[in-house]
Amino acid sequence: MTTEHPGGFHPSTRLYRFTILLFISLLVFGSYFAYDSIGALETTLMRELHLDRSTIGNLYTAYSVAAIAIVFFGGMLYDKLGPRRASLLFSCLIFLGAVMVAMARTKWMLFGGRLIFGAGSESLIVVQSAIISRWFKGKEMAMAFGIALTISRVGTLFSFNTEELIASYTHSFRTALWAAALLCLFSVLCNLVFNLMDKHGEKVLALPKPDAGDKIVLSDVKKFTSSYWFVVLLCVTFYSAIFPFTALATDMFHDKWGLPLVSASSGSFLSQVFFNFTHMFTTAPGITSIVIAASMIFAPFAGDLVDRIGRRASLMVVGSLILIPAHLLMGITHWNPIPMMVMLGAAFVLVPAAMWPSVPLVVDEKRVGTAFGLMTAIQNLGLGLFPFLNGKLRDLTGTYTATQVMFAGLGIAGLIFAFLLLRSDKRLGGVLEAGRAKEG
Ligand SMILES: C[C@H](NC(=O)[C@@H](N)CCCCN)C(=O)O
Repeated sequence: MTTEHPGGFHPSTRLYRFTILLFISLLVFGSYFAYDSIGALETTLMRELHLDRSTIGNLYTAYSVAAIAIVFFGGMLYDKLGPRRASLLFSCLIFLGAVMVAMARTKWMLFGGRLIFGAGSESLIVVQSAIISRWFKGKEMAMAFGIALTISRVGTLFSFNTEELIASYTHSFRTALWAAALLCLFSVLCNLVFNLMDKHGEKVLALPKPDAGDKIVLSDVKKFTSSYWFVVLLCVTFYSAIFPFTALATDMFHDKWGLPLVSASSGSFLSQVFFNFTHMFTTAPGITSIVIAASMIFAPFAGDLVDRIGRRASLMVVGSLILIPAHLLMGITHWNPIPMMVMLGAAFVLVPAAMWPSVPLVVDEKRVGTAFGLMTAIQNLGLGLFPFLNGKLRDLTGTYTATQVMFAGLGIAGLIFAFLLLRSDKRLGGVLEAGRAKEG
C-alpha cells in the first residue's frame, strides 16, 4: 500500500477507509436483522402458522446446517471470485432466502428459505472478516472488527424491537418478514457501493489479493495447537448458550413473566417504534435484546481494552462464569429477569471481544483463513443443535426450566474449556494473556 497521505477522499486516507468500513459493516446488516426475525416473531408465527416451538428452533437449525456445508465452499469461492464478486453472490443468496421466507405458504418453503439464507449469510460473515483484514491489516484492525460487529448487531437490536410492532401495526406477520427481506436488499445495495469503493481502492493502492490465508485448507487442521482447539470448543459452548437462547427468549419472557410483545402506544408507526425502544425494558422482545444492546455499545471499547491489557483467556473465564448464574436464575426463579439479561450482556461483550482476536494469535498467519472458517463451521454445529433442543425441551416439559439448566450446563462446559485454555496458553508462552507491549 502507498504510504503517502494525499488529502481529500483518497483511498489511502482514514476517511476513505472508515467510509468503506461502514459499507463493509452494512453488508451483513440485513442478514443480522432477518436471522432473528423468526425469534422476534416467534409467538405470532406459532399462532398464525400453527407451528410449535420445536419448528421455530428448527428454522434456526436449518440456517446452521446450510452454514456448516457451505462455509468450506465459501472459502473456495472467495478465492476464485475475489472479495467483490463473492460478497455480491452471498448477498444475493441472503436476499433470495429472505424473500422465500416472506413468501412461504408451506413449512417446507420456510425451511428452504432459511437454508438458502444461512448458506449466504455465514459465508458472507467469513468473507467480511477477510475484507476487513484486507483494508485494515497493520492499521486499526481490532477497532474495525469492533465497529463492524456493533453495526451488524444494530440489525439484531432492530429486529427484536420492531418486528412484532410491524406485524401488529400492519395486522400481518408477512409484512414484518418482507421488511427483513427489504433490509437484505438494502445490504445488497450497500454491497454495490462497497464494490465500487473496493475496486477503486484496489487500483490506487494495489491492495493484497486474496491468498491461501483467506480460505480453508483441510491439511492445516493437523497443525493447530491445543490453544486453538480450546478457543473453538469455548466458541461452540459459549455461542450455543447465547443465540439459541435469544432465539426463543421472547416467548419465554411472554410465557413465564407475562410480558407484552409490544408496548401499548398509539400514533404514527415511527412514534410507536420510538416508544417501543424507549420502553424496551418492559416488552418481551425488548428484554431479549438487552444482551445485544449491551454488547453492541461496548464491543469497540472492549476490543480496545483487550488490545491494551491482554488477559484474553482470563476474560474468557470471567465471561463463561457469568453465564452460569444468569441462565440458572432465569430458569429456576421468577425474579425480575433484567439483571440476569444484563449479566448475559456483559458476558457477550467480554467473551467475543477476547475470543475472535485470539485466533490470529494462536495460529500461523497463513492458516488464519482455515482457522476462522473451521471455527465458524464448528460453531454452527452448536447453533444448529441447541435451538432444536431448546424448542423440543420446552414443548416436552411445558416450561423453560429444563432449557435454562441446559444453557447453564453449556456455561459450565465453557468455563472448563476457558480454564484449559488458560493452562494451555501458559504452557505455550502466554501469548493470549500478554498485552500490547509483549505482543510487539
Ligand atoms: C461475530 C459473531 N458472529 C457469529 O458468531 C456468526 N457466525 C453467527 C451470527 C448469527 C447471526 N446473528 C457475532 O455475531 O458475535
